[in-house]
Amino acid sequence: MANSNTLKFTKMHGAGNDFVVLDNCAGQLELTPALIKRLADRHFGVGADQVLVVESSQVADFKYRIFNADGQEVQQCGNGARCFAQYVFDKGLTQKNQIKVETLAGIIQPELIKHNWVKVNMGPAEFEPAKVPFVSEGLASRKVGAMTQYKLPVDSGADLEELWVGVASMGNPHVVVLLEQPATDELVQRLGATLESHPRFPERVNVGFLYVVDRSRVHLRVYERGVGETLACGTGACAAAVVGMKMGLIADCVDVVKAGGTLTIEWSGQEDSHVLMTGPAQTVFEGEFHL
Ligand SMILES: N[C@@H](CCC[C@H](N)C(=O)O)C(=O)O
Repeated sequence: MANSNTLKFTKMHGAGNDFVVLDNCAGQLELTPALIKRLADRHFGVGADQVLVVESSQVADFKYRIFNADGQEVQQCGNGARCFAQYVFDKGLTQKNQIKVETLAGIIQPELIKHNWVKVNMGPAEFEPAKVPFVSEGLASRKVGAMTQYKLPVDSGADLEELWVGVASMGNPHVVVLLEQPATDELVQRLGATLESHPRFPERVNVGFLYVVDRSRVHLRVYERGVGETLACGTGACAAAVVGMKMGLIADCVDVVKAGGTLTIEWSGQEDSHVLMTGPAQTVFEGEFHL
């Protein structure tokens, strides 16, 4: 807090997924959905996909809170986790280059590999529909490799389509649509918006469109819950990679190429093993927001 009428913030991005980062270690900020929406607004505010908040924690080095641009608090954000680690280090809030961070989805462990480059132990992925959450009852399903896909009826305008999808949780919910060619803008907007609020996903969902180039490289576009399409989604990259790995389509270390940059995702394939995500974390500018 700069004074009672202004709020100090840092603008950051991870592969083009952009953030307003706030320090609330003193616990004095009143974070209402209206304030989050104003900060995130690209015309009347600073502009961001998510607002990230640093708080103190009883169980880890820091607590990390994440708000989508629509004002809703959510469980996890992968690109934000890398920026969070770079932020607390740059601000002198820690001297450690490896920290434990409490989130609504559990503890994650970011590590600064070098300046502006962070690896995060994101914890395990979950595939059980109830953990996503996803209501799978009554849907046709099939196994592709070790991955279960579900046949989802999708009403996105004139036609009722049926899509085979995979679901995964990285603490937050993801649905992954495998494509035979790179996704078009029309597909991402139409299917993204429809799937994000599909009644089978009671908490709404992040929608990933995955195109496999080869076993070590995939293209991904993500229509994020509470935001729309972003230039990159870290948890989306983790979810799409583990789904592709379980399907046997890609290797255990893969470059996930998004419009804003590339993230490397590693996973051993054991269901309880942790997903590792490596990529950039960049400060853009510092500012004061007038309340
Ligand atoms: N951009 C993020 C994900 C942010 C949260 C997501 N939109 C949700 O609602 O779960 C990332 O990098 O993971």
